[in-house]
Amino acid sequence: MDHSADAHRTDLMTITRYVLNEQSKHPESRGDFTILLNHIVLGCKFVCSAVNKAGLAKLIGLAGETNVQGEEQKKLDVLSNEVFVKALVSSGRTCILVSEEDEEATFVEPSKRGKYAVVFDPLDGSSNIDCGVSIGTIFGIYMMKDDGEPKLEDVLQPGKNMVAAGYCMYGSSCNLVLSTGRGVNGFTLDPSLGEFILTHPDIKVPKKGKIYSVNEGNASNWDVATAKFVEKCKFPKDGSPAKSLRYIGSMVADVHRTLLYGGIFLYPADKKSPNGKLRVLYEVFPMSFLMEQAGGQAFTGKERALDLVPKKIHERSPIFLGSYDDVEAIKALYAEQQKE
Ligand SMILES: O=P(O)(O)OC[C@H]1O[C@](O)(COP(=O)(O)O)[C@@H](O)[C@@H]1O
Ligand SMILES: [Mg+2]
Ligand SMILES: [Mg+2]
Repeated sequence: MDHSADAHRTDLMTITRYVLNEQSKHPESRGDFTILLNHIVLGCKFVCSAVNKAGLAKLIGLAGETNVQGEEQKKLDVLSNEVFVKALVSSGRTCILVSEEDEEATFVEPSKRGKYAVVFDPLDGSSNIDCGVSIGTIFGIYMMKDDGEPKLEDVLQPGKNMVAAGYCMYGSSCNLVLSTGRGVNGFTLDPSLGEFILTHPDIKVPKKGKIYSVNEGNASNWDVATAKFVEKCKFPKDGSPAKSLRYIGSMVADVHRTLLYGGIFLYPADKKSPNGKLRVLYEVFPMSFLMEQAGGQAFTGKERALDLVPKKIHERSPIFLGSYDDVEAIKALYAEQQKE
């Protein structure tokens, strides 16, 4: 067997190697974050494997379907939640978990406790599961300041206090995008190696983009600023070309494209949903953290998204994020609206 092709690949930057390199820059570090991240990565690989087989579920008895024996199988979002809760608790490095799928926060039992709180959306884009369109997992990590008993307030912190955030997109390839507060890096799962390899080092979102991304079905309920902004995307009056509309309906996929190609992703407030749809802790914050780390901006319609202080774990907020100049344009329209 010829191993030469594999041999020259051993110098690739795997995610484990990357995190160990980062760890070595902090001599005081005891490797807790590295262990936590390894467990998150394992969760992503598990979910990726389940997502890849989702279309076969009816035949071989997988998530979300009744199998050939007539047994009801767990839905993919429920399964993903269980995968991540188990992975995070067994890391021994977490004390509080907040998941979109669980009404209450999970307080890890003292014998398995560590200093990190993790907020996550185990499977984002659930309406896209059954048609095989890209979906993902989103996560954000806070570090506890002291060894005291963990409290809910420990996770009701502004997004700027996160020590890391990321997502894994289960798409035509499996991509894990991560920031530990020093830029953004993208890794692609090599299925034959079972390793995430650094494929998108130091991602920077273009300063201005050619794409806007929003559910235009809600347009009749938008406020004036959002409506004006979308109108300008379609019919710019400053001589710039009209922007293209791209909307997948999975935040992970829409944000991933925005990070790589530039432009803006919007989930605004509307008359029916005055706080928008997306959840502050595990959708808005991690994606805003990544966008700022990539040189873009994230805005709620009122303030910098990462300054928001959530009062409830499942709180929602409008969000506008993406290329610096595009978010600047919507900020100007909201400033105008506030004056009127
Ligand atoms: O269907 P809509 O209203 O456009 O909403 C799409 C948004 O809803 C979400 O699917 C919500 O996430 P979940 O699937 O985790 O509930 C986002 O991924 C996406 O941006
Ligand atoms: Mg979601
Ligand atoms: Mg979800």
